[in-house]
Amino acid sequence: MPGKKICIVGSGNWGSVIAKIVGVNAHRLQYIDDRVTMYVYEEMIDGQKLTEIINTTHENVKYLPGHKLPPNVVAVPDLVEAAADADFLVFVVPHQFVRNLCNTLVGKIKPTAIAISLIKGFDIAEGGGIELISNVINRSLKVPVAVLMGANLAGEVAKENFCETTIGCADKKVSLALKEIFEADYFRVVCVEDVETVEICGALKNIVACAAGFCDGLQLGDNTKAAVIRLGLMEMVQFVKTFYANCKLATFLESCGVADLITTCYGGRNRMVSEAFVTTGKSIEDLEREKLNGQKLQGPITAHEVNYMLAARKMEDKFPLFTAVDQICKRKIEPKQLIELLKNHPVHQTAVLKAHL
Ligand SMILES: NC(=O)C1=CN([C@@H]2O[C@H](COP(=O)(O)OP(=O)(O)OC[C@H]3O[C@@H](n4cnc5c(N)ncnc54)[C@H](O)[C@@H]3O)[C@@H](O)[C@H]2O)C=CC1
Ligand SMILES: O=C(CO)COP(=O)(O)O
Repeated sequence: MPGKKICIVGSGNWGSVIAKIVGVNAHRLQYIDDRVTMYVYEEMIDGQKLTEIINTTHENVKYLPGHKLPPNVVAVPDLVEAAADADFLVFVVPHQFVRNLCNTLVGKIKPTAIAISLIKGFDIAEGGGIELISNVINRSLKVPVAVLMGANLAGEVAKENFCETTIGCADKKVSLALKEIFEADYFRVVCVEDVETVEICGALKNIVACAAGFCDGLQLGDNTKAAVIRLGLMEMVQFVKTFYANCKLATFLESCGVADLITTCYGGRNRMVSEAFVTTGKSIEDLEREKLNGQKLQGPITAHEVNYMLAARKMEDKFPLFTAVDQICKRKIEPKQLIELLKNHPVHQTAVLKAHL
């Protein structure tokens, strides 16, 4: 019987690391086809196509230099060709691009395919709301969508340093298959059924990482940064409790929750660029271009998406950190005002604190 086929939709920093892990597993697992396709958004590097470089050197020299991909990972510049036969579609692109990619794939994938989203962010929904990225994929492609999120800075996973991740999947049988596809001895997978909380944690922690970066830029020290991270965590919890009533708070203790919040607030790109935003006075867009070599920030856009929804519901005062990050990124307020806005945070009022617990 032919093996199940896997397509990685994305080839950025994290996409390339995941292609490495999945490629090794596809080669090892008998029921998975050895050939893993990786959709690459084509670009020229020193006069040569990135796909050609990847397929000859087995290295994504732009987004993951210094690490080899297994030779069974094949870079494909045509999305439909890469995804057409896939039984498993792994979505791992910056979240602002997913809607277009899904539109391209409508009617072009196997109806029995299973998707998994590694994408951290939201989409804006018409009429003042947000939509989960897993929902965007499910709505356009009509296939079930699991999620994988965790404390997984790509550069460290590429070096095979031990870490954990969380798969959120409602179907236990599918969970087991996904665990086999993604797990490595240095990359331990825990599966939970609470898909929404896993995904929401992954998106919201990027906003908190921007706040942590502003603190670093302002040189406010470790106590202030810890307070900011804690208040950000409380807003993440409050957000889930307010808008996704069936979510479980226990999921925050998985890798996708507190652990990802910590790693991103200390070692992530959102933190780094936010610090530079304060110290250089340059715009987020300029810093993204200057410092990330084509990689994309998710935090400032996610802050915009969340505040679009909070503003429509007149709930910005209940989420002062999320709101301040959006306003700072848009230069409506100064970074140093973040702390003033947090001094009367709702969780500092006892009655509200109880409601958070
Ligand atoms: N890098 C990391 O450490 C981690 C990232 N993630 C998440 O994974 C997702 C993907 O992140 P990365 O792989 O790091 O991407 P990245 O930040 O390296 O983004 C660059 C990728 O975007 C592609 N791209 C640029 N313009 C495009 C367009 N118009 N259409 C389609 N693709 C385009 C580039 O070709 C490149 O593959 C994000 O949601 C991120 O939050 C999750 C865990 C760790
Ligand atoms: O999601 C991440 C780590 O788990 C990466 O965060 P950054 O996008 O801030 O680098």
